[in-house]
Parts: sequence; structure tokens; C-alpha cells
Amino acid sequence: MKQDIKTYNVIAEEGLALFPKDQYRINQSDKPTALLIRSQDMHKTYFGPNVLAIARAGAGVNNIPLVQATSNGTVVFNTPGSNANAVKELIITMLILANRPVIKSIDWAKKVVGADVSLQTEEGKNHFAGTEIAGKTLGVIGLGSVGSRVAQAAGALGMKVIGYDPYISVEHAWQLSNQIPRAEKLSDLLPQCDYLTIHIPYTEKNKNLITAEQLKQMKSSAVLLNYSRWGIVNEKAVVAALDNGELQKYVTDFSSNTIIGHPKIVITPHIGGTTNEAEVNGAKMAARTLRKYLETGNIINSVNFPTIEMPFEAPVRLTLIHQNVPNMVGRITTILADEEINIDNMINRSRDTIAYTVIDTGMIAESLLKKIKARLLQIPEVIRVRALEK
Ligand SMILES: NC(=O)C1=CN([C@@H]2O[C@H](COP(=O)(O)OP(=O)(O)OC[C@H]3O[C@@H](n4cnc5c(N)ncnc54)[C@H](O)[C@@H]3O)[C@@H](O)[C@H]2O)C=CC1
Ligand SMILES: O=C(O)C(=O)COP(=O)(O)O
Repeated sequence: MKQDIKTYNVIAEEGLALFPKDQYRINQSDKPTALLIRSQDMHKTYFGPNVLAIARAGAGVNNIPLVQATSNGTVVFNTPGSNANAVKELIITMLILANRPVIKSIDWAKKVVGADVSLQTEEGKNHFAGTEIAGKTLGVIGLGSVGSRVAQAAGALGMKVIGYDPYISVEHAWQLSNQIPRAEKLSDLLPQCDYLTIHIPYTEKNKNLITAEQLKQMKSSAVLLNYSRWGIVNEKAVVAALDNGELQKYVTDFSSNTIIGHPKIVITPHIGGTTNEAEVNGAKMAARTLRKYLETGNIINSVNFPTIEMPFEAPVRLTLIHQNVPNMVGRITTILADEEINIDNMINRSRDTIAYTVIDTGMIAESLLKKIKARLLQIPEVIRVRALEK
């Protein structure tokens, strides 16, 4: 039977093309097996417990109710790094635009006409003097896929870069040049920055990370960039700091009625990851991750389930999502032993409250498989059982 994938937002065709037509149908059913989305607000979009997986083509997953998904047994994936270069390039652009009136000068140049156009432009250009980013200090909060790339690129352009990420992964730490010092505390970083850019996920903990208290520690000439998420920076505090001359400029990808029209605020319409390359990368990664999970039960790049990669070589694979409580493996294997099923291979991993068990076996007749699934589902802590045949 074909599996139904439902998409939300613009998903690149190159990604959708990775779902073979003889196995998958795209956007043809209201009861999909899996969803492929970008920024769709899943807090406000109904998805039932029958949805096996949600793949977010992109980084941020604050648009997905993760607690609900996890308790339903819905695996949520993202596509780490798929759009990081796109964000990096936009940040470099905005760092330059913040103190170089390029856009105003282009608008002005369009209006300069006449026989003496070159004379007029030469005379008028003095109104469009800017400052350079080389030699200035850039603080980077969050040294993950985006932040580490921004730090490297800004360093290559001659900026003095200081990073701050108490939770940096080993992989990203390796990618960072040892020329880039790291601040121990946010309060050590803030007073040093001419520019401060934020690249962290929106979580309860990161909400209002930058508010009046932090803004007061910054230079009044500093420029603050927020291409992470609305809510990480307290907008009311930013507007007050700008109005009181305590901050020079706020540049963000997230518009809101609190900031629209403010003369010291520059807003782009959430285009950090909006390049052809990033959209294709994200859609392809999401499609591959989804197919891997749906076809083999293996999990990579999940934000709510453990990673499991066990080669699918046996004729039958049982996958069980269950609560992370003692003696689950014992109870599961007792049922299999009771039905005289020999286990070829098995793996069990947990993440917070949830656990995932994958069991490979020899051939099992259809009727017995049905019976085993039903028995496994009778264990109260078991949320979902799938039987995959090779
Ligand atoms: N404007 C746009 O279109 C885009 C926005 N984003 C946003 O940027 C965020 C980061 O993206 P990636 O770099 O790809 O994610 P990532 O997961 O690779 O990196 C996030 C980094 O932030 C660090 N971190 C978390 N909390 C922190 C804190 N309080 N202080 C300092 N560091 C902290 C983590 O340790 C991690 O290294 C996403 O979660 C998303 O919200 C990402 C891509 C596009
Ligand atoms: O990847 C992210 O976190 C982004 O913010 C990009 O969002 P988008 O896929 O462009 O709606």
C-alpha cells in the first residue's frame, strides 16, 4: 500500500521527487502517514496520532508541539545545517548594510538624471559615506551550524569575533578556528561588541535572553541582529533602548507590530533560509530522513527521539515506541518468546521520557504478525508498533 505524505509551505520539487511514485502519494490524502513542512505553525494545525513522522525542512522546530508529538509516538526531524550557509550570507550582508547606506544610495542614484549625471553623482556620494566591518568586534551567540559559519566568515573579513555557546557540540567546536575566542559568560561578551548576532533555537529557556538588563551592558553604538526567532529578544526593551540612545540599530528577520516603522529597526521578512540552494538542500534531506524512518525504522536527525541506525537485513523488523520505564525489553521479548519468534538482532535506546526498540526476526506469517502486534500493543506503556517487511 502507498504511503501518504502531506506537505505544508513551499517544499522544493527536488525533495518531493525523492519519493518514488510507486510507493508514495504526495498531498492526495487527509490522513497522511507523514508530514513534510517548513515554518507551518503545527501548534495551530491539527495532526492526529496516526501521523508517524513530521520532517521540518530547516532548523527551528519551535513551530511543532514536541511534547504532544512525542507522547503520540510521532517522530520529529529537522535538517541540521541545510540552510546555514544561506543565513550566514544574509548576516554578512546585513552586517555591512547596517552601517553602509547602500540601499539609500541606490534609491538616490535612480533619481539622478540629466546630462550632468556623473557630476551630480560624484557630488552627492558624500551623503552616503559608511563604516567598514573590518576591525570591529562581532559577538556571536550560538555556535551551531549558522553561528559557527558566521563566525568563520566574519573573521575572514577582518572582524574580531568572540563566540558564546556554553552548550557547543564537539562537531561544531572542531569546525571553529582556534583564532575565535569564546566568552565564558554573556556578561563578558556584551560590553565588547560593536555588532551582536544571535543564532540559537527558541526554547522556554532562551525566551527573552536579550532584554533590558543585557541591552544596558552593550555599547550605545552597537548593532543587534536577531535572525534566530521572535521572542529571544525582548522587542519592547529593544525599542526603549533605541529610543533612549542606548543601542544604535536592531536588525531582524522577524516582523511584528511592536517594531514596524521604527526608524532604527531594519526588518527582513524571514528570508534567512530562503535561497534556492537551501530550499533544495532542506527538502532533499527531509525527504531522505523521512523515507529512512518509514522504510527501515531507522532514526537520524530527530529532535525528540533517539538516533538508531541498524542495517535492515532480516526479513521482518518490528519497531516499538514506548515509554522509558524499566523492564520494557523484558516484557516485549517475553511475548516474542511466547510466540516462538527468534530474535536476529535488537536495539533499544531512550531519550528523556520516550524509548524506541527495534527487533529484527526471520519470516513471520501475516496472521501471526497481526497477533504479535496486537499483543505488544496490550502492554500499557507501548505507544506504537510497526512491522516492516523487507
Ligand atoms: N532566519 C531564518 O530563516 C533561520 C533561522 N534559524 C534559527 O536559527 C537557529 C539556529 O540554527 P542552527 O545554527 O542551524 O542550529 P544549531 O542547532 O546548529 O545551533 C544552535 C546552537 O545554539 C546553542 N545554544 C542554545 N542555547 C544557547 C544559549 N542560551 N546561549 C548560547 N548558545 C546557545 C547550541 O549549543 C547550538 O550550538 C534555529 O533554531 C532557528 O531558530 C535557522 C535557520 C534559518
Ligand atoms: O530553518 C529555520 O529555522 C528557518 O527559520 C527557516 O524557515 P523557513 O523554512 O524559511 O520557513
